[in-house]
Amino acid sequence: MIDLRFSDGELERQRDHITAFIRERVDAAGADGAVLGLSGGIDSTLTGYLAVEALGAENVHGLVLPATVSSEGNMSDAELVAQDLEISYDVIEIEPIVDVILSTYPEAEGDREAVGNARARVRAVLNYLVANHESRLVVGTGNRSEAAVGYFTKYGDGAVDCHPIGNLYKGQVRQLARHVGVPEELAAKTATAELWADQTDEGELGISYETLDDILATHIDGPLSVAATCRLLEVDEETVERVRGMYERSEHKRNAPPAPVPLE
Ligand SMILES: Nc1ncnc2c1ncn2[C@@H]1O[C@H](COP(=O)(O)OP(=O)(O)OC[C@H]2O[C@@H]([n+]3cccc(C(=O)O)c3)[C@H](O)[C@@H]2O)[C@@H](O)[C@H]1O
Ligand SMILES: Nc1ncnc2c1ncn2[C@@H]1O[C@H](COP(=O)(O)OP(=O)(O)OP(=O)(O)O)[C@@H](O)[C@H]1O
Ligand SMILES: [Mg+2]
Repeated sequence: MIDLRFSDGELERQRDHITAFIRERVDAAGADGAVLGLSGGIDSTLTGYLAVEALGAENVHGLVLPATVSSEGNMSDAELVAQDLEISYDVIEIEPIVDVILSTYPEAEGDREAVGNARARVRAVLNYLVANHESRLVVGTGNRSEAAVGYFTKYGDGAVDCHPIGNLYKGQVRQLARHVGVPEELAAKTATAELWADQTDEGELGISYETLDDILATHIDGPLSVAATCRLLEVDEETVERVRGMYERSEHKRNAPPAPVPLE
């Protein structure tokens, strides 16, 4: 294991850097603030806290978007975050929308992944409905760990205007959350996409965030070879190669869609 934790000084610098980034993005776009989806999870909770610090509560709009597979605990935590932050928010049930979509293409019914991703994309439609109507930017909540292995829905939760915490590994997200005052019950929560019942990030990815963050920092974002990473972290080659595979296969999600080069 390596120590990716920030010092207190670094935590304050990250906080200033990210809040300045949010302000700059909103100002540069001439927008009237931000909208973000609140899931009760740590990524959106931290991003909400930082957006309020950056823009003021009156300039942040939260959307709590329960599906039938959402846990009541997470949805009530999401509302509590909005209330604690004193931001305006709406609660919109998305399952009727998902049902209409499936009624037009019943072949996909029961396809857990396709329906789960459709839930994430319905949320994106609602985020942009509010962003268009209120001249806001959609603030993303993705972190570096998820982005690096493609653990997000393309044009779903990945459909955003900026990624304020996009350079932080998951462990660092938890650390910064505690630093800015997110309650411990939220900072310590198990990460879940809640696209289907009983889903957890670590269960689906087949690796703990602790190990994933270490491999990303050392090998994918860092300079060490597979062999050196295995020696340093005391993990097996198969695990490092698996992370490398997820990183390579998800490259298309991190880039703009390609077009053929222009003919000469
Ligand atoms: N090489 C390639 N070049 C260009 N495009 C490529 C491609 N390979 C697939 N594609 C396209 O990408 C699609 C697959 O990508 P996508 O639709 O995203 O689907 P996919 O990556 O299969 O699934 C999304 C994953 O992210 C997880 N997730 C989603 C949302 C939130 C969270 C969370 O942590 O909260 C996690 C979810 O549990 C699942 O494991 C394909 O159907 C195809 O259209
Ligand atoms: N029920 C929901 N209502 C509103 N937004 C949601 C909902 N579920 C997911 N989202 C949006 O999708 C994002 C991606 O989900 P993800 O699970 O990666 O983050 P999180 O829930 O904030 O944190 P964690 O990964 O620790 O669960 C959320 O941060 C949030 O913006
Ligand atoms: Mg979540």
